[in-house]
Amino acid sequence: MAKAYDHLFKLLLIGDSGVGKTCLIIRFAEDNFNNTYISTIGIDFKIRTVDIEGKKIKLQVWDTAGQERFKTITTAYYRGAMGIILVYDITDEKSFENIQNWMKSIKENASAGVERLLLGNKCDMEAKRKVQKEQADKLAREHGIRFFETSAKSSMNVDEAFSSLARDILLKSGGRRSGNSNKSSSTDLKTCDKKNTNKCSLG
Ligand SMILES: Nc1nc2c(ncn2[C@@H]2O[C@H](COP(=O)(O)OP(=O)(O)OP(=O)(O)O)[C@@H](O)[C@H]2O)c(=O)[nH]1
Repeated sequence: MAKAYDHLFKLLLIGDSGVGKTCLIIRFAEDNFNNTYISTIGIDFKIRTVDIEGKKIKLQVWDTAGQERFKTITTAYYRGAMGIILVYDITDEKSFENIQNWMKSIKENASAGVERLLLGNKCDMEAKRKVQKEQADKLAREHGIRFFETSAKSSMNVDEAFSSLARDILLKSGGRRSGNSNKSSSTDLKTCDKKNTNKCSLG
């Protein structure tokens, strides 16, 4: 039987409430978008397998609640992540200012070698833009990380962003096998019940 995947990478999305973390994951894993806003309770994940450099990479993408009251639960998941995506909303200046706090939170809670990526989401809303691309470019350069402007609504740069992070993790791991092949189908899509989030774990 052909093996389902070569590597398993665990990714985590963080950022203020309402910046579009859940929508980015739904766009990436299901190629779907919904305008309705249901704030994430605690933590949730979805899976998609992608081909990178001839390898099948299974991405387990964890969605965290942006609300402060879930901080204790969500920071507990940082340690198991190989890549962390920091998301702000280009129409919300405060969400961009808070990226510094989210960076600090990574420093305090994540593994030392974790790969990071900065995303400015909702770039379809150009007329309401408050954060200039140059500001975010500068911040990303200061932290030595990649930066994309994305739109979960239009799909702009969503696949590119996730693939670029996966590629960086793959290169960093030197192609070492991580994760157990044959365990799950590459088309497998799992999601935890938003109301039943305690069942999920990032091992
Ligand atoms: N125009 C536009 N709206 C978006 C985009 N992404 C998300 N939204 C909207 O922004 C709102 C919040 O999106 P969510 O994905 O739930 O935000 P979140 O960051 O997961 O929020 P929390 O779960 O509270 O942390 C929803 O109404 C979405 O429809 C985007 O790319 N463009």
